[in-house]
Amino acid sequence: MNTLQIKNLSKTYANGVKALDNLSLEIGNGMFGLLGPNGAGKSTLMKTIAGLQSADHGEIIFNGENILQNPLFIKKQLGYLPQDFGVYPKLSAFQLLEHLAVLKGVPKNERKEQILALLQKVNLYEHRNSEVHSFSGGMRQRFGIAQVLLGNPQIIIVDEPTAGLDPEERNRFNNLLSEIGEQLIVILSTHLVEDVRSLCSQMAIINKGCLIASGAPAQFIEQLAGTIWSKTIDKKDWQRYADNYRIITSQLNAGRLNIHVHATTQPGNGFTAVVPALEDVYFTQLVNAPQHV
Ligand SMILES: Nc1ncnc2c1ncn2[C@@H]1O[C@H](COP(=O)(O)OP(=O)(O)OP(=O)(O)O)[C@@H](O)[C@H]1O
Repeated sequence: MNTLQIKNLSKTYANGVKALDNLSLEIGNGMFGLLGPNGAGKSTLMKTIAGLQSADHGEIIFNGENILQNPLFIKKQLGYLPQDFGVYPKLSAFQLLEHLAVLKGVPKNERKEQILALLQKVNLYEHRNSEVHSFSGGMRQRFGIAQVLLGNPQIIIVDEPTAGLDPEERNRFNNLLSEIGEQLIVILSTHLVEDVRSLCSQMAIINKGCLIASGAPAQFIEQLAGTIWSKTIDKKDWQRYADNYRIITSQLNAGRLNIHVHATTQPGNGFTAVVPALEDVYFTQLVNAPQHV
């Protein structure tokens, strides 16, 4: 069992932005979803875990080793797919993986076999001799997973992997992620709440560098049962409803607005109870979180 403990982690950038604010989190094997709005601090957290940047305070302990003091310890066991893994030299998929395998210290006698097996796994075997820069967005992300898995890492970090992919490629990519298995830590950062619902056994919500909530998606949903109410209203009435109810989400539907309201009892005429989705959990947590400056 791998363990990652993040203790009281803080980071303020040179421009004064506090990207991480005393954040603590424990992560074990399996898929862990990291949710938060733009600028919440997700990428900062992941880069710090990956040993790519320093923190001001706090500790990150991976399998008993303080990796802020010893970043090499995690680098050897880590696969990282950053948001902007976009610049490729003119090399074929096989050649580029070979180059990366050398950098990752994969022994020479294991390289070819491992690379071909990974290309099979991510469904790019037929394209092994094509140049990666000619790949579509979805193919690039699948290639990204192959490079992440080189050298049998114990922890994998993927930052917004399906941004910009069409629904079919997103599905394909998510199926691939879910096959990676429960024997290692997989941290998935995303804006797509339903991806966390379908893929992750544990999750955390962060905002303005602070941890708002962490736990199992199913448990969060259970806790909200009976408290989410839906109503379709005219757009012009939105402000009146916002003044009187705790609106969690508003979604356009055929020119009208479908609102979800959080309330422990029937909030009023025309509201019907709905089974909460993880999106309701996410927005309820964000709306109810203490406001940090
Ligand atoms: N190198 C940097 N220098 C200064 N400020 C930064 C730097 N990197 C990030 N920030 C700021 O720190 C905050 C957290 O950014 P971060 O990229 O970690 O958030 P995020 O949750 O990953 O956002 P997104 O979902 O938009 O990628 C933001 O306000 C961002 O503008």
